[in-house]
Amino acid sequence: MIEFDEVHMRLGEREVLRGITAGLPERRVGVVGANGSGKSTLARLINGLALPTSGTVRVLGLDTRRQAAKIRRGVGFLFTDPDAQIVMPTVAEDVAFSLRRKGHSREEVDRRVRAVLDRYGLGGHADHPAHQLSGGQKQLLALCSVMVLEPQILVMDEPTTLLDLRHSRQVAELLRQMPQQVLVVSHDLPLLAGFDRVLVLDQGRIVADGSPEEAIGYYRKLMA
Ligand SMILES: Nc1ncnc2c1ncn2[C@@H]1O[C@H](COP(=O)(O)OP(=O)(O)OP(=O)(O)O)[C@@H](O)[C@H]1O
Repeated sequence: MIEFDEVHMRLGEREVLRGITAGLPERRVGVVGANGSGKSTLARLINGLALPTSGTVRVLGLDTRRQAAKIRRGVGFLFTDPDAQIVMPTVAEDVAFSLRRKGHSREEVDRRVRAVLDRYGLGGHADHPAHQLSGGQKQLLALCSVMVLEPQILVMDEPTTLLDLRHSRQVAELLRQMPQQVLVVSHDLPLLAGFDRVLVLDQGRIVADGSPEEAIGYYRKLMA
């Protein structure tokens, strides 16, 4: 469960979020809106990467202002730019990095890393230099590094921007299957079809909130 209560966010001179209130218990939540409407800022508030100027964000029943560290253990976050998330030289080492820090045995780490790379189509790339992957493969690697930690909630900011049609469909299918709650910020409207709820942001406010058909229909009119 993700809850925003009268959330305002000021960045520099700009009020980027202007009174966001929403309880989001649904399993698949999409967020759409024009460039600069505040979507990424909203996503970053969910795991305490950013704190609201006023108002409250509660995730898994915890206030991001007080318990960000605990929230971050339960919330996986996927950034738009996968390069920002690569920390180790090879694909397998990168996925293993966060698991090792959690104190798992070497065998357990290897088993889990192999399983997640196979699941997301990177099984044949385990020993490749991570920075030499294609953009789309890097995005899949970032997804592996997050999913291997088995987060309770997954927040994704533009997860399909760099992916070709086949890989976008693969990610869309994976999102449908994941047992976790997933909140996805995206301009990829087909990705959000079948979601439980879609929010439309405009100039820092929620201007539509409903089924993908309703919300995306509203968004299309807004952009016309
Ligand atoms: N650190 C910052 N300081 C000042 N303004 C910022 C900062 N970060 C973001 N902004 C501004 O906040 C507004 C909202 O940005 P945000 O990235 O949340 O929008 P977005 O809806 O995700 O856009 P896009 O679709 O282009 O990714 C933009 O006008 C942006 O310029």
